[in-house]
Formats: sequence, C-alpha cells, structure tokens
Amino acid sequence: MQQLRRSPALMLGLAGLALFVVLGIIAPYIWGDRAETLTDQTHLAASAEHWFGTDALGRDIFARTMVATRLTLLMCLATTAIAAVGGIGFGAAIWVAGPRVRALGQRVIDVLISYPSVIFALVMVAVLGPGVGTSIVAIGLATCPAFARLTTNLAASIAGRDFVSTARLLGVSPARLLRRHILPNIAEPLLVLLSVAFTISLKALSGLSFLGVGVQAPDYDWGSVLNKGLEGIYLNPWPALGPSLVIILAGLAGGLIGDGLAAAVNPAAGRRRGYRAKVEAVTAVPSYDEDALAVADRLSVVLPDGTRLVDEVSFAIKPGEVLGLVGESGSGKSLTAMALAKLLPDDLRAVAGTLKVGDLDLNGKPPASRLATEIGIVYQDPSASFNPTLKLGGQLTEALRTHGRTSKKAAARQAVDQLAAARVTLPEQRLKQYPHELSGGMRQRAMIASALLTSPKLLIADEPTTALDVTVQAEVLGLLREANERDGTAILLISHDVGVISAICDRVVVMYAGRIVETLPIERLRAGDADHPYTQALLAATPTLHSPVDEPLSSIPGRPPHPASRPAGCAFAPRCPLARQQCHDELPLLAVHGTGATACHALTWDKQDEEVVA
Ligand SMILES: Nc1ncnc2c1ncn2[C@@H]1O[C@H](COP(=O)(O)OP(=O)(O)OP(=O)(O)O)[C@@H](O)[C@H]1O
Repeated sequence: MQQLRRSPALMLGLAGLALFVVLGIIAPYIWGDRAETLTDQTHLAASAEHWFGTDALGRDIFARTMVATRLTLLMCLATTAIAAVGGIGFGAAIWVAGPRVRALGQRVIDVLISYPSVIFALVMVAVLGPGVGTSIVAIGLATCPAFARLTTNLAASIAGRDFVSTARLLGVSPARLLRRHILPNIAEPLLVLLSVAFTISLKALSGLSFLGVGVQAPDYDWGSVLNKGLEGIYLNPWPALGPSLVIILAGLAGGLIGDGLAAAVNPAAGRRRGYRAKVEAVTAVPSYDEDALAVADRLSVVLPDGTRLVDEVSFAIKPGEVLGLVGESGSGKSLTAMALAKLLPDDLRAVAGTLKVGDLDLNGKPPASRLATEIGIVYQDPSASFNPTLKLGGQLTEALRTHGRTSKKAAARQAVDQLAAARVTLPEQRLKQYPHELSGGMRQRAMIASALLTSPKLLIADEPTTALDVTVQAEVLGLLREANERDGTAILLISHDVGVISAICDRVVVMYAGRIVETLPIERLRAGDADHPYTQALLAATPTLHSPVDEPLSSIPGRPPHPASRPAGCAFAPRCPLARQQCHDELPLLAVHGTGATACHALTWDKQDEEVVA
C-alpha cells in the first residue's frame, strides 16, 4: 500500500477517476433538466451560458456531457467486467484442461486477437441491433482474448516455479493449483490489465456511439453527444471539442492508473540495467591518492524516499589494481559497482563527493562513447549477458563499431583475437553462432572477451563465476587476472565468496548493509588476519584446504538488516559476538588500523579497558 501511495501517476489517475465517479452520481440531479430541455436556441456557439454550445435541438451540450458521464462509466465498468471474467475464465480454463486443450485454446485466442475488435463489434451490432446492451456485450467480448492470452501466458510462467512443482508432486489438482498457487501470483499484472481494459472500453464504446451504432436515443453517452456536436464543427468547434476533451481526460485517468499500478506492483521494473542514472554531488573533500584510477568518495545510492541503499562508501582503485568487493547478498556491492559505471536503475540516484574513472567525471555528464569504451562489465549470468536472438559476431563488435568507428572487418578481426586470448575455441566460427550454441563457461569467456575488446581502463566483474561450475570458475578467474597482468586493466571484482576474492585480488573491501566495514590487503585476508568481526565471520564460513572435513563450517546467525531499517549503531551489532551497548548506540567510523581500515568499536576497547584497569 505504501508503494501505491508513492506513485504520483496512480494518485493522479485515481483522483481523476474519483472526480468522474462523483460527477456521474450528481450530474443528472444538477444538469438533468438542462440536458433534456428542447429550446429554439439551436447550434449556439460556446458562451458563458452554454459552455460547449447547443445541439440541433437546442439542448445544452455541456449539461448533456455531464449527464452522460453516468451511463458512459457504467458501460465501461460492465464491459471491463465481461472482458475480465470471460477472458480470465477462458484463459484459466484452458490452462487447467491440460496440454492439448491448452494448445488448441491458445490458437483460438491467437485467431481472436488477430481479428480487429471494432469489426467484431460492428458485426455483433449488425446481428443484435444497436443499443446499450449490445455495445457492452460486443466490446466486452472483443476485449476477452487479451485477458485470456495474458492469463495463460502468466500461468505458464508461474507453472515452472519450484512451489508449483512441489504442489504438483503432492498431488494437488489442477483447479486447486490454479486457485491457490497460480491466480494469486498473477493477480498483479491482471489488475494492471484491468485498468487498461477500462480505457480501451471507453474508447471503443465512444467510437461505436460516435459512429451512430452504439447507444441510441433517448439514451446518450459521451460518444453520442460527440456525434451530435460534430454537425457544425467548422463553424462552432466546441460542441465536438468539449465531449472529446472529457473522453480524453477520462482515458488519461485510466492510463495513469494503469501506469501507476504497473510501477507500484512491480518496483523491480525499474531495476533494468542500462539506464544512465543521475549523479548528484555532495561537497567533495578528496581523501584519496591523486593517481588513483577510479574514485568513489562518500558515494551513496539513494531511493526516491531518501533510503540509502549504499551509505557513504569511499574507496579508490589504483591503475592496474584488482580490488575485491565482498559481502553477503544485499550488502550493496552491485549498486556500488553500477554507480561507478553510471548504470544505476532509473529509480535510484547516486550522490557522491567525487565519483570518477580516469578523467571521466561521473558526477557530470561524461560522453556515452567514453563510458562505453573505458568501462567494461562482466555480469554474473552468461546466459543473460548476450541477446539470444543475435549472433555473437554482431554483439561482440557492437561497441567497437558504434563508438570506435572501426570497420566491420577490422572489428571482427579484433573480436576473433580477443576470443582467442580468452581461450574460446574456434573463435572465427563463434562469431556466426548464437549465444545458446556455446556452453556456459564458453559464453562467460566470450563475455570477458567482449568486455575487454575496447581495452577498458576499468573492468567491473559482478559475480562473474557464480553461475559456473568449480573448474570453469578457476579458468574464468585466471582469464581476468591474465587480462589484468597483460594489459594493466584495473578490475573491480564483486563476489560474496571470500575464496574467489582471495584468488585474484590485491586488496579487498568488505561491505555490510550498504556500508564498508573493513578494507585490507589480500595477504591478510588469505592469512585469516581480519580485524572486523564480520570479516572474521565470513572467513570462518569459507572452507579452505585445511578446514577439518568432519566439522561443520561455521555460519553467521541472523540476517543483515534491510537498508531502510538499519539500526542507529553498528548494523552488524545484532549478529556480533563482541557487541556491547556502545555498538548498538553509536555508528563506528572507518578508521585506519594497521595495513587496513576497520569500522569497529571493539578495536578501541582493549586500550580503554587497560586504562580502566590502570
Ligand atoms: N532498484 C531498487 N529499488 C529498491 N531496492 C533496491 C534496488 N536495487 C537494489 N535494491 C536493494 O538494495 C540492496 C543492495 O542491493 P545490491 O544488488 O547492491 O546487493 P548485492 O550486495 O550486490 O547483493 P547480490 O549479491 O544479491 O546482488 C538490497 O537490499 C536490494 O534489495
């Protein structure tokens, strides 16, 4: 509900609709007489007395438009109800009926959808005769296939989920499966379609009445008022413009509700990668090496409501350095990295003192071509990194050809060389293949080759090995290190796995609940010599060659807090074995400690305790 309240589009749409509903209720009482009274003041232009003018029978068009609101809305409501009940019912029924009926039903839906709904409605009107009832049934039935298609498609997408498989295994009948497991999970998109169907109904019903085959006198809806207003449009446009405006406003309210619902029920819709997000500057106090390649100085990633998903993290990456970013799922690693590539989803904002890669100031508006060529990205899932409908050749050479203005032939040659360097077998043939023709490991190598093609200064590798099996993981990490040593490419490697970070990084930054809790050289991480209890817990939870096989690995009890509900003090305190009251009350700041930096009150306690004893 909070999500819904946050959507201005939805609120505006609902307010508009509420206004029309109120109008529909009160209009006949206020304007009823004026709307029906015949006068000899025919075809009058718009004036202070007749806002939309008068029609051929001298009736006030504004009054008729207002009074028509009730019938128009009721017809839209009835049409939407028929479309939803009929469409969802049909879609659900063919889904339950089993694969054969489903396939047949889907073909029927395809045919119905491909037939223009207006023609279908006109045929029905011709058969049943025009009128309110016919218009409702005709447009309602014409909109059914859209609901049916969405219902079967969504049901199919949910049917593969583990909880549905489990229910099947338990012998739950298809009808119960649909009612208990499938429909509740597809209710949200259906709700969005409902508001869209309302707008579609409004347009279609008004269209029928406008053509003279919908609502018939003495009844009238907005479409028929518009029809009458059209008669003198060249001399007097308001009788036509007035009702049109009302139809547009009501349609807009429905559209805004649809957009608002879509955004509210699917906040993840904004999480698509690829949007260049706004970066805002805070007062900069440089606290990093001047020769650093990439700098994030007090970088926060902020939700529209002000929640800091990433909270003032500062780090720098030296040229040629491999920096690891480690932490549990949800600790803000990916958002930090995406802010550095200016690729945050468009619902998020990056706020930073300094945010730069090389001389690219990410607080400003760096040229897209330099961003695309100077920062390379390797994502976690090699099967999702490439477009499955395009051959690899075009995808690999895209950045070179778009931003480097390299010829097709030269770009292909470079792609082959880079694929070979990434040990992709038969590199020339690969260019002509689709991504699905490569194994997962081979695809990830191709992804690394693709990211390195433009010789980026910084390569961001976001969990590049998580989707791969162990042997391929080692090879992919080897490739990254090789690129780093061969070309001096700096790498920001993101992983939740301390083992992966230890394998190739020079330095590590440990994140917890959107903040940095510790940074340390990799030798210390490998030696298990971490200061922060969270890093120590991560290390204890990581198996090594020396871990006793007969003892279970330790785990960290509890869960990290969501960034919106971080406690006032140390976010790790509720899970920390060392926590004292101070940890719950005061936020520890990152302070240099030996060869690293740590944000932990416990490091100051020994000294304090000694002083107390002395
Ligand atoms: N667009 C968004 N809107 C709202 N919350 C978001 C959005 N993107 C990320 N988050 C939240 O921000 C937090 C940090 O997300 P992030 O993806 O950076 O974590 P992570 O450490 O990379 O974890 P993982 O390894 O699971 O990807 C999480 O709580 C996540 O749910």
